[in-house]
Amino acid sequence: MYSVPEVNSMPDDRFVWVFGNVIELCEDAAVWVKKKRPFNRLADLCTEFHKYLDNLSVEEKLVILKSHPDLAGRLAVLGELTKESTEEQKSAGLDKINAEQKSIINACNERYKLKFGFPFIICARENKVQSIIDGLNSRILNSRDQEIETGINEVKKICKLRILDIVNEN
Ligand SMILES: NC(=O)N[C@H]1NC(=O)NC1=O
Repeated sequence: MYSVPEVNSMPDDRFVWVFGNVIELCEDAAVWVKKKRPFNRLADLCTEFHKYLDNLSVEEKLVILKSHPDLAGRLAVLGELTKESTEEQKSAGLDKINAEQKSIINACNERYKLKFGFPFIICARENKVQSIIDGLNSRILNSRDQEIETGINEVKKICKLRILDIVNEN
């Protein structure tokens, strides 16, 4: 864990290495946020990552959404998730689902992708298997614009929890 002063004095390349996956597979976010140093508080660091997301065009937001792996999907089965995503999926209990739950989630993920053209994203650490299935069933009813916004808001929650694993306030 790093303190905020340590984050402020990190060499640029180390900052990008340390924060390069707080938004899944998006080193560009870390490259942008590193220029906003120094931070007074941990919350300010989170805010800058969130601002990075808010400043993106719709097309760029779609790239971010599409960089996320499906929950309980093919990459999870193959063990090819990022280490962060592996832990998040585990925390929701997705590593222990039965065959029926897996086929429900997979079918709902496919239906969602077919409708919207990007994967269903939810902050796994704030959910369990049933609330994820419920989310898949309710959010499919939304418009594409609503889901781009909701997906990016979930990316923000994931991002904040990943930062809290790296930095402490004091
Ligand atoms: N599809 C999806 O929501 N994936 C993400 N959710 C999460 O908490 N970690 C992820 O990789």
